[in-house]
Amino acid sequence: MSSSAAPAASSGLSDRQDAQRAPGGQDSGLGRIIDGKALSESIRADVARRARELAARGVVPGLAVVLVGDNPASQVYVRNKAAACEKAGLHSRVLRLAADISEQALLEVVQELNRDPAVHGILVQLPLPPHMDAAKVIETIAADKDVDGFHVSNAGLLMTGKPLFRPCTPYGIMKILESEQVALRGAEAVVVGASNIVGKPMAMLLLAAGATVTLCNSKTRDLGTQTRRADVLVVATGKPGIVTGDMIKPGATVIDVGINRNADGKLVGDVDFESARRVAGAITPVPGGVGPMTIAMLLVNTLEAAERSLQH
Ligand SMILES: Nc1nc(=O)c2c([nH]1)NC[C@@H]1CN(c3ccc(C(=O)N[C@@H](CCC(=O)O)C(=O)O)cc3)C=[N+]21
Repeated sequence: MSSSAAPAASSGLSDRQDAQRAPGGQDSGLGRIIDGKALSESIRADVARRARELAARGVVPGLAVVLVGDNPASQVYVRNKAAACEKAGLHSRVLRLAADISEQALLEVVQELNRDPAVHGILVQLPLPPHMDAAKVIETIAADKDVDGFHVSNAGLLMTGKPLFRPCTPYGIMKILESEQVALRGAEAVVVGASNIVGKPMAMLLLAAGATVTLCNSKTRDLGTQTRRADVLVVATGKPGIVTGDMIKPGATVIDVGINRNADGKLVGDVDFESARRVAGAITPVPGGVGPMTIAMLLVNTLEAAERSLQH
């Protein structure tokens, strides 16, 4: 698609599109790449500052990450989360449990963490081995330590408009939209993927911000008809290439939540980046987009859990 197909006037983003014109005043015809890594770093610096204030009052925010089994992708994520904590002055503890641990034993580990005053946030890394009921494990986490925001109480609080913890990925996406100054009141937002951990809470946060939200799922008839209406398009399906440039409204802000490894081992999102970038006003890359923000918001949630612990 050529740049003339994306007139600034129809995008509602004319100021920002001006900002992306290449030197010499010529429109590059490519959407801006949103730097989630840079934004995550500024949020983490802010967490570090607030963590120092808390430490001065005698509280070191603590996150416990429970990892069951040896899924290699999970190992990497857990290591990244622990490193991010240390860097921000948060204490982190990783509990590595054997893949064949019983569900009961895992529940007891979680209950122990619930009682531990040095632990302000608990994250049980998903997916869990198939012999475990993930919902039951999540419901065992104390709701006020559920920094993932996955507990039914936290889902309910979010849905009724008084969230305690917002799930980290959708929360990070809201921070991206805020930093990009994307107007959400009255905007058309389309979310592709209706999972409990991304799509559904994303829809709730966008709705609370005043957007008109369409939530699509794997049964959606003619996905392109839905996505082409979107001023803000969030794609979280785990299906690489499910959204292509022809399915995007010119000038739209496109948020790609997918993390897929393709045949040659490269990380790719759910959005076909090259074709999408020719149409979108702005787009998140994979890697370097939503992923780093997810970790930053986990630190924010943990810090705020620790701050709240001082209030009672
Ligand atoms: N209870 C629970 N909570 C989670 O939040 C959770 C989980 N389970 N299970 C797995 C997923 C996945 N996840 C990611 C976080 C950051 C990146 C991230 O920072 N990605 C980098 C690239 C990392 C790489 O190179 O592999 C990026 O997109 O730039 C990726 C994935 C959190 N998850």
